[in-house]
Amino acid sequence: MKAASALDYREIARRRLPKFLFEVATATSQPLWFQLYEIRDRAFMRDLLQQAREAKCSALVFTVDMPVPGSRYQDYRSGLAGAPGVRGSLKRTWQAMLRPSWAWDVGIRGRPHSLGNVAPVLGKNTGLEDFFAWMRNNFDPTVHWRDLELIRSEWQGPLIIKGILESEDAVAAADLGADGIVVSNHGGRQLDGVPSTATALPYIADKVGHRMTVLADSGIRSGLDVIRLLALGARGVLLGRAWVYALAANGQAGVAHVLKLIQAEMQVAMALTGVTNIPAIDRSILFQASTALAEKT
Ligand SMILES: Cc1cc2nc3c(=O)[nH]c(=O)nc-3n(C[C@H](O)[C@H](O)[C@H](O)COP(=O)(O)O)c2cc1C
Repeated sequence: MKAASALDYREIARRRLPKFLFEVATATSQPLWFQLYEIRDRAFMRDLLQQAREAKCSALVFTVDMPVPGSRYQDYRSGLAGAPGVRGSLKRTWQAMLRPSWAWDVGIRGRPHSLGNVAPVLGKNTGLEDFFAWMRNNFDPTVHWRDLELIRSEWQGPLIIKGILESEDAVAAADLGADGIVVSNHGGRQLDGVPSTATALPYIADKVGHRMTVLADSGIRSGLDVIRLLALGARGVLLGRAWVYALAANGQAGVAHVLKLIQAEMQVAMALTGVTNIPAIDRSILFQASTALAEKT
């Protein structure tokens, strides 16, 4: 297994990142957010922040819940990881052959292939295990508030800290001068047994909702899920796999379709809970449901 060094990382950034950033920046008229993890090589992190500034990214999302990758057995079962080399390649090729429209849309016409910007640098047969090894070598597992202070001082634009599940951490993020947080358990991909976002969110929103923008993600699959998290105190939500599944199933049209579905489901949920605009969504709509049930029984 080839482990990537910090030098590989710089090489990735030099060769690939500006191109990807430029492509995305020119393809969208929407605000562009730049996501960063804690990386051991601080000079490299500064380079990335500089590139984000040059691409006119409007906000920095600094993710704190992946100092090390979680134990992702599903990735092994699915064949995404665990069988490197010829066996793994054959398995993945076979899976792609069974899904011809995905193979054409994403595998051939789409990008990034395999592990995107990482794969060309690490070598052709890059599997998830190489990627995890690369993360272990380059991600800094000692994420600490003083590192976030450094980030805050280096990035003058809006700073959003992603991966908060405890109200104490949310308060520390507000004290640090972060503009927002994402209450998230990384889609349940990091540590089994952590609370759901819906469980953690109300406590966090009560503590810091008046000081910063509280966003939330993880497990949102429908418009009703969006409404639930807004009611529990999120100002907005982020979708992870919902749109990725749609992309894999039917490309751009699939993503547009899933967003329309979510919008329609939100409208239904709002109509049925008696709210006519997003700011009016609060916990009372959840209480109405439970009160109505309680009255009936
Ligand atoms: C394949 C995959 C890759 C991800 N990569 C990142 C990442 O690079 N940075 C990050 O902050 N979160 C990453 N996440 C987590 C998402 O940003 C998000 O928190 C999570 O997917 C939300 O849960 P959901 O997928 O159930 O909506 C990733 C999630 C998935 C499924």
